[in-house]
Amino acid sequence: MGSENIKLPKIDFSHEDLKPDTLVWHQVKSQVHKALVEYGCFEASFDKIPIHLRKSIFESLQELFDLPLQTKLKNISKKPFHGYVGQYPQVPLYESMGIDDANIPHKAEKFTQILWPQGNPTFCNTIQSYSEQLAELDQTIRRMIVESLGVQNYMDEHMNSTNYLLRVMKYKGPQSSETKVGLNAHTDKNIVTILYQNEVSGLQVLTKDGQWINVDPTPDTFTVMIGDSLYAWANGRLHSPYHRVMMRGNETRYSVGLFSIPKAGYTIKAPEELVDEEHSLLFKPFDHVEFLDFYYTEEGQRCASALKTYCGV
Ligand SMILES: O=C(O)CCC(=O)C(=O)O
Ligand SMILES: [Fe+2]
Repeated sequence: MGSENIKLPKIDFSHEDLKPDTLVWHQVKSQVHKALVEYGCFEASFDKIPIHLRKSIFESLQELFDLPLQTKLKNISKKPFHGYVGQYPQVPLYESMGIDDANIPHKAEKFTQILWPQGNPTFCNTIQSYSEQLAELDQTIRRMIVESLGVQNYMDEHMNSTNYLLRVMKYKGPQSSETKVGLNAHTDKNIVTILYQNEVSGLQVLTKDGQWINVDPTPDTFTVMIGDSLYAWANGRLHSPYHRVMMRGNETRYSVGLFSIPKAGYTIKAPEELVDEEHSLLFKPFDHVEFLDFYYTEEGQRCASALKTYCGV
């Protein structure tokens, strides 16, 4: 199953002088670039998220998933995989909920109100502060990516082109020593994903040469990976990796992902500086929301690369 000997690169973002134009910034930036070219993924240590918040995020997840099914079903969304997902025969161990703009206080509040009409300030503050503080890591990484691609003149446009979705996930243990699929292999469709999990492992990432590696982060590490929209924007210069969740044993895995997602109406188009004779344009400009609509059709689910089928040149 997972290959024992390969490990994802680990990058430290905790340095207090990690500001643009410092020596440490340039050093970390080149590690980010190398990891994303090679794996599309790395582990990040980031101590700006305090220990108590790391603990309370899992308490909040448990509290949320312990709600009655009828309550959880109140979280509906027009966007696929943004509302409540559970009891899917294809992925019986998996349950998830999306919280749009969880970093924005009144949006976190609105979500909390749906599930707890009487209010739940602890839950609301936990998801909001977690998202807001982790968004800082997303932004640092994306600034480094834009610089390392040599397209700084697109910095503001790129940084302003996204919103955040916080997705919380629960995977039941399959109650057997046999390994079962928790979540099928897929590439993410967004810009950058930052995952954090409790002590129960299960995430695997596919290397470019076809080996599944186990990602076993510690409480101080986050798993960062890039999605197809950034892959397209970088005109294929960065890898967007397949990944999946495989479960065994009895323990419940909780994970939480902060997804930076292109805003509806924003056209994703590789900067012309990234298109040349050696790097011909891979994808026609596209709107992420329209691409997602295609991805969730039967055809979109069937094809090997939904992005290529949808807008490949
Ligand atoms: O639970 C995880 O660690 C992975 C979740 C994931 O890949 C996703 O939500 O796209
Ligand atoms: Fe994913």
